[in-house]
Parts: sequence; C-alpha cells; structure tokens
Amino acid sequence: MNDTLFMVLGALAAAAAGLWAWRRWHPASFWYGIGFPMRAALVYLTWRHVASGCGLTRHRRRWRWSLDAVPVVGSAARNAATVVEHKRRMRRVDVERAPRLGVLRPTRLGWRMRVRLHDGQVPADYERAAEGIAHAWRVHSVRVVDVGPGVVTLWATMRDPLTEVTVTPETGELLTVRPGKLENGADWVIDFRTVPHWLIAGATQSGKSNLANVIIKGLAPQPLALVGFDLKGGVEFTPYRPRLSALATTRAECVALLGDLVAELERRMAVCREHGARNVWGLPADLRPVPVVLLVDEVAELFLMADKSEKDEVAKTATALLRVAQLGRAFAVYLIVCGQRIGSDLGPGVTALRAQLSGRVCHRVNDPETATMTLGDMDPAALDAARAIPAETPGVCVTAGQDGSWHRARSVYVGEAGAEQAARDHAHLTPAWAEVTGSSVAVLRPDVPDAA
Ligand SMILES: Nc1ncnc2c1ncn2[C@@H]1O[C@H](COP(=O)(O)OP(=O)(O)OP(=O)(O)O)[C@@H](O)[C@H]1O
Repeated sequence: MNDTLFMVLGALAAAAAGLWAWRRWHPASFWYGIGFPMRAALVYLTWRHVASGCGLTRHRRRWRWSLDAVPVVGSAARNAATVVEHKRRMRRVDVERAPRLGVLRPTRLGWRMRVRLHDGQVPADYERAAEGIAHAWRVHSVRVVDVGPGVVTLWATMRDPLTEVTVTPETGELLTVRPGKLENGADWVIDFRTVPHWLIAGATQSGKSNLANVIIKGLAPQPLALVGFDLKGGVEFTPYRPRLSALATTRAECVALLGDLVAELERRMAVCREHGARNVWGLPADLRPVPVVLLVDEVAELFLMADKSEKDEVAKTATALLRVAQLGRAFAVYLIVCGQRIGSDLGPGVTALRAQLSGRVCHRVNDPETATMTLGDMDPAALDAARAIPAETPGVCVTAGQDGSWHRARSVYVGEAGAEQAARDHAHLTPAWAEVTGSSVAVLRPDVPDAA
C-alpha cells in the first residue's frame, strides 16, 4: 500500500517537474500545448459570469423546464398551507444570455476571439468593458480590434510585451523599418509606401530621439537619400551626417533645401506625366528616382517667430513643407516630423501640415493639446491610452496609421551609438544632394566631394 502511494507521489512529482522544465525551457510550446487549452476551457466556462459582471448580457424570455412547489389539495392535504409537492413543468422564464463567443485562437502572448454583439450593442460597449474582462481573466489587457457588422474581435494579452523589446530595425525591404513591438506581440512595422508621412510627438525624455535613431538605423542600409532638418543647432543629426545627403541647421538652409525638393518633385511629376505613370513606382526601373526621407527634428522651431522680420521666412517654410507633403507620396519624398509641442498656436501652417501626416506616433506628452493634435482626429480611446503612458517607460507610444486602427507600441532601444555606427557603415550609400535633386547646395555636404 505504502509502495503504491510512493509510486503515485513520485509520478506526480516527476510530472510537475517535467511541466515546470517544459515551461521554463520552451515557454512557447508550453503555451500552445498546455497553457492555452486550459485558458480556453476557463474562458468558455466562465464567459457567462464574466459577461454578466461586465454588463454585456441581455435578459430574454425562454421556455424552460422548472421544478415548482405546488400545494397539495384534495384528500391528501390535511393542511393545504404546509403540504406541497414538487412538479416539473414547462414555463417561460427570464434567462440571462451572454454574447455568443466564437472559437478562441491562440496568439504568441494570449488569444483572440470573435464575439457576436447582442441587438442594440455597439463596439464601444466592449471597449468600456475591456478592463473589467481583463481583470476577470487575470490578463494584462483586453483590446477590441477588427470591428465588423455585428461582431467584434477581442484580443487578450497575458503579459505586457512592451516591458522588454528586442527587434532588429532593418527589414531588408525598401522603405520599410521595424522600429519595435506592438502591444499584441507583433512587430511594429513602418512602411513609407503605405503611410508616407509621419508625425512623432512626445515630451522631453519620452523617446522621440530614440525612435528617430531606430528609423535612421533601419533606413541606412537602403538605397535612398536621408535628409535632416535640425534647428537645435544640428546637435541631434550631425552625428549621422555620413549617411545624410543634406543637413539643414538654420531656417534659411531649410528654405533652400525645401526649394530644391519642390523643384525636384516638379521634375519627377513631369517625368511621370511623360511616361504615363501615376507615380514614380510606375516608371521603368532605370528612370525611377531615388526615394528621399526627410527627418524634421523639433518642428516648432520651424514655425516660431522671434519678430515680424521672420514672418516671410516662416510662411515660405510652411508652404514648401506642405507642398512636399502633398506631392511626396506619389513622387517618393517622405516626411518624418518630430516635435515636443504641436499646438495650433504655432499657426495655421502646422494644422495644415498635420492633416497631411497620416501616420501618427504619440509618446508621453506634457500638454493634452499635443496629444489631441496628434491623435485627436482618430479614435478617442487612442487619446486615453496616450495620456496614460507613464514617465518610467520611455519609448512607449500610441501609433496610428491611416486606416484608423491604433496600437500601443514601444521602440527598441538603439541609442545614439547604434545609429551613428549604422550611418558610418552605410556612408557609401549616401547619394550626393546634387545627384538627388539635380541642384547643388554647397553648404550642405562639405564632406562629400561631388556635393561641394
Ligand atoms: N525604447 C526605449 N527603451 C528603453 N529606453 C528608452 C527608449 N527610448 C528612450 N529610452 C530612454 O529614455 C531616454 C530619453 O530618450 P530620448 O532622448 O529618445 O527622449 P527625447 O524625447 O528625444 O528627449 P529630448 O526631447 O529631451 O531629446 C534615453 O536616454 C533612453 O535611456
């Protein structure tokens, strides 16, 4: 008897140790093999209670068998008030119905599932309930994604994938970079051919420069021209100069470069018209011009005026930047505009420019207006998520593309040294500014002989 008990205990201990080791050494297969099926069973078993607790159920009248106490009457009843018998009978009763769940599908960090809305429900009801559902399921977060007619998809994430981000920014594909991770565990990918212009907002120390570094590191190995506008005296972008075809550090230089770019865009437009192409990607490969990515650091500096004498220059800059943004998508000139504060007080130029920057990234910001300017014309839930970014997680942001969907994301930390190294390693890929635009602004690339 004792032997059998020892054997059973030994087998249980061995099984527990095996499961522990499996989970420890191969968490991914453990999740798909053991963790997810158990979670799925729990979700199906508890869904009615969870939905009821989160106010997602509806009451319906349904026919049900019920066991009712019926007073016994007639000769069998000596005291009709106390003698009862139980009878099963069909009755219409009030039942609580949870929204119908679809099949749970595992993801690397959790699962997703479709839920059929009750009549009268809207996706916003599920967005409001998401936090309650996350607590009930003991998961990091639940998000409503993929809204279709009558259905929503809920995406549950077990732990925050943004605590530690490790990805390589280089994707190997033209005009595409992988700056970090999204909250659902997927890679965060920026594809300039899909979303050409980006607005990156964030308070000081929120991770803007790091994101710019990651983008430079990701784009540096690609056959394209990088251009920097750095009105903080060039301190941010000068270290990347070997990979920059042009760098402007004063507004006058920005105006000159923008003039070149507008002229180049007009030239590209004429070439496309001549060849019956709608954009440069429709041109024969040997005629296709080099793509240009223009990074603007601290955009407010471009629009701030110390006195009236600068008014003209500011107006010129704003108009040229707007033209570049409007024509850039078709003719392969892309904008990345960074700023701490992007308020309407900077003038109408900023508001008009913002409308052209369909990609948005909002880090932690100090003033609600900047968050509203960055994300306000998108889903209000994105704005709430941006306002909730804590100071102790630099690099965490809310990113939204032009399709209106948004995600919490975090950039991978590369630091200045990483981006500088990439700029030096790929300096040989830097086209001279004169080559890019057919002009020559001598001041801009003194270190590249053919630009001088
Ligand atoms: N993705 C990240 N992961 C981890 N740490 C990060 C990340 N991004 C930034 N940091 C940390 O936060 C600090 C501030 O980042 P960064 O310089 O990019 O902020 P910033 O918004 O550009 O600030 P400023 O406007 O003052 O230049 C960095 O020194 C770095 O240590």
